[in-house]
Amino acid sequence: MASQSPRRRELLAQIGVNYETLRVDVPEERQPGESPADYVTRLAADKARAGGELLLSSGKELAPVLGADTVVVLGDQVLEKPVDAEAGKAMLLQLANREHQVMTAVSFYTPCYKQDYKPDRQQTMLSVTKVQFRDITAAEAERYWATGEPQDKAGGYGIQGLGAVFVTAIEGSYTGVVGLPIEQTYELLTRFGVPCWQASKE
Ligand SMILES: Cc1cn([C@H]2C[C@H](O)[C@@H](COP(=O)(O)OP(=O)(O)OP(=O)(O)O)O2)c(=O)[nH]c1=O
Repeated sequence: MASQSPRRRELLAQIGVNYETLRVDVPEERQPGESPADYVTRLAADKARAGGELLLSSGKELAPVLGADTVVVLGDQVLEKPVDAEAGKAMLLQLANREHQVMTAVSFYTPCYKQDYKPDRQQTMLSVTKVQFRDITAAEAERYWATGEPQDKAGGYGIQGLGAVFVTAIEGSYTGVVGLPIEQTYELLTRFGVPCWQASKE
């Protein structure tokens, strides 16, 4: 997995995947005119491909590589990780009393083809979830920032943590909001022949 996100590691482990992590450095910069969906999809794909290339040059055993990216979308605005306290508090207040979308793209890239499966070299899927926040006071935003939780999270909140207190409704994928949509990840793991927990249909 080409990710340093502890949430993504936990979610992948949750469905029984054995994995190693790869450290990749992909610049997160939205191109002019690029839609939020195209942007998050491109970043997930770039992270997976960079991980695949790193694996190839490392001489380690080859395996499909997962990359993912999460952004919060408010209208046409893309909210990533807050750069400082002011940005973090302002972001939270912007989300208050409104609905936003959380987009997470997950991408698999395989640096090799094994004999028993032949997916395209790279496949990417997008999860879009609507999240409604209640009203939030400036004092609450201040206190929430001081907990340290918002700093490394897109949109400046964590639904899996204290940030849950702001959420009044969610429509879509909870795991997608946390950073790795299990439904799409499971689908791609299966397509790429990666061993994981298998649901029996009988
Ligand atoms: C909205 C939301 C985001 N997040 C997190 C998921 C992602 O880790 C992070 C968005 O940043 P990303 O840039 O998607 O990922 P990352 O930098 O944490 O990890 P990497 O690029 O190495 O894979 O925000 C939550 O944990 N909870 C939430 O409710």
